[in-house]
Amino acid sequence: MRTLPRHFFVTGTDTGVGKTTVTVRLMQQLVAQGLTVIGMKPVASGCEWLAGRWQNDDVRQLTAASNVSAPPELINPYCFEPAIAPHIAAAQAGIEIELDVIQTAYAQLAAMADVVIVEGAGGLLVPLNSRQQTIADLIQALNLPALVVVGMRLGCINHALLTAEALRQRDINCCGWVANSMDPQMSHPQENLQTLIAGLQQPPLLELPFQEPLT
Ligand SMILES: Nc1ncnc2c1ncn2[C@@H]1O[C@H](COP(=O)(O)OP(=O)(O)OP(=O)(O)O)[C@@H](O)[C@H]1O
Ligand SMILES: C[C@H](N)[C@H](N)CCCCCC(=O)O
Ligand SMILES: [Mg+2]
Repeated sequence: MRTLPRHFFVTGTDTGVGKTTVTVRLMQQLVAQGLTVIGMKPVASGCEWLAGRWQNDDVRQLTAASNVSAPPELINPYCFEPAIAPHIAAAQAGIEIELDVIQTAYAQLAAMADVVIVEGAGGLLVPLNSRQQTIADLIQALNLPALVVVGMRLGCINHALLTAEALRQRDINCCGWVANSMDPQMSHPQENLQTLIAGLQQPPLLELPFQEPLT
């Protein structure tokens, strides 16, 4: 695998394309290399009340993969119960998501570990608040390069190229992309992969095969 930057942001072509799965996999590899690693999920929607606090499955997975313990409010400053677009969940809860709150939490985490990997919510242009700030604005506020997870399924070429174009327009450095095989029945996977390599102008950092769910 090519070298990754110390800290980076994981975005993707959509919600449910494997951002958490890929982030956990990368965290495990970095931990195995002897680095201290923290996973951050600044904005989570879809939480359950468990053991006296709101808990989100992505936050649980990233926390489990971290080898440095950090306060939950730094790992996940914003958590909303319904599994819906975060700006809608936040408005329902009467909360405005503030990028500077996330910046402050991130800076504290970055001081605690060699590597901090920050997972977005949904894709790059998902809105975060009433001021129309988006995940892309958050990446810029954190001054991080972006890793793009492409969920390999029909439609991903368009989504991947739009994501790459939106990153370029904002001068956000794309530090790589991951081809995540979500659909074992996908037709012409190799042709799709080659189209993505040509369009994104770089081979994937990682090709993650489809993994049968554990029964
Ligand atoms: N390579 C794979 N093989 C099989 N299943 C996968 C693979 N990658 C992801 N999945 C499954 O797809 C689902 C969505 O993956 P994941 O939660 O990582 O997506 P996400 O992009 O983080 O979603 P969100 O936008 O909700 O954060 C999960 O059930 C996960 O286990
Ligand atoms: C609930 C879900 N798993 C994510 N946390 C949020 C996805 C927001 C997607 C918004 C959109 O692009 O329409
Ligand atoms: Mg996720």
